[in-house]
Amino acid sequence: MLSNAEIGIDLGTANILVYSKNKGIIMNEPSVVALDVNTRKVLAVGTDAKNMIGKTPGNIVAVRPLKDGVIADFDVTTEMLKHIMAAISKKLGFSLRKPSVVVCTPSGATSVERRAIHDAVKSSGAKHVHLIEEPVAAAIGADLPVGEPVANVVVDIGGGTTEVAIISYGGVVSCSTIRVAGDKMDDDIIHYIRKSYNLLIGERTAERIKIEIGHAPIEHKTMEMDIRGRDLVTGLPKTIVLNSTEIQHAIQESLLSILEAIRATLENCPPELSGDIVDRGVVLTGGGALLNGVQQWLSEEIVVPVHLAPNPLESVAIGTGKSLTVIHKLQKAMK
Ligand SMILES: Nc1ncnc2c1ncn2[C@@H]1O[C@H](COP(=O)(O)OP(=O)(O)OP(=O)(O)O)[C@@H](O)[C@H]1O
Repeated sequence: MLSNAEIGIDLGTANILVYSKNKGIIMNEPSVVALDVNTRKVLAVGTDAKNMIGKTPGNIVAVRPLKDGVIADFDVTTEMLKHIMAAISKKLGFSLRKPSVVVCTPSGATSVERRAIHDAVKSSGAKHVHLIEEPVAAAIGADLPVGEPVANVVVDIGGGTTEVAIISYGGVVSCSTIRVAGDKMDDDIIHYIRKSYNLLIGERTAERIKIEIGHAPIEHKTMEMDIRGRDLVTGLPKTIVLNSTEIQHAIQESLLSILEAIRATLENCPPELSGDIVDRGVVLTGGGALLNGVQQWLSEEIVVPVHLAPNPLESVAIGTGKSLTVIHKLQKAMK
């Protein structure tokens, strides 16, 4: 288990979660930072900063320093991590001095992108930084027997990336990462509403629409939702009524890309492990796994059982935190 000075961080595009020994998840905040553009001073981090998106005066911007699962703005990410470290020290009731940190990286990240994640965590005050691939962390967090020689298939649909991985005996046998996930669906919704209704909406509204009435491409009872935005013709605020069928069409292409990635990974699976997949199925994690109907749709498309992880939004963070012990055990087992 982790010692008190060891924490696991899921540095996600949409959310940052921190796991500590005994206490479990001790921090769960949106990966958003509010900055003063003139001084570059950080004004708020997390939920406070997210609430400012699209609502700030000219000298303040609310930015997301990670994009597609990797760091887009190194300095802002480091500042965000420093704030997070200070906040968790406060929460734990003792100063978290020079902790060892396990942090996840997308499996498709380049060595430069991995290095940037390592350095940002180190600059925020960590003594040792260990990197773990996100799907392996997700599988550990979903309590899959990653150390056994059986196929564990994880599909992690996050904000910036979807990762599909087949893990067996502690290692990734086959995997693919695509930069299509929850954020892309939000963009699809913004484009659809602009094109069909000449209405401009913000990304927070788009996310709300996706969560409330977004649906995987299967039959469902139609749901409706009132939406407010700015009319592009008159420039005035306007309300429209949207239904779930149109949102289903708007996000369909992104979902089909995710399905394609899953199929491609399963096709690369060694035949001995394919048998396991038929029996054991696939585990869905990440916030995107909570999209209405996605579990049923995927199981109909790939014709193997599809299970939802117990805490899809927290699996990666839990697995990241627990990974040190598992990694040590695996290394011992392989000696
Ligand atoms: N109930 C829901 N239905 C659909 N989507 C949801 C739901 N809840 C959260 N999401 C989406 O899940 C995404 C965030 O998931 P998660 O926190 O797993 O991503 P992340 O780890 O930050 O991103 P990444 O893994 O790409 O770095 C967001 O796009 C969010 O809109």
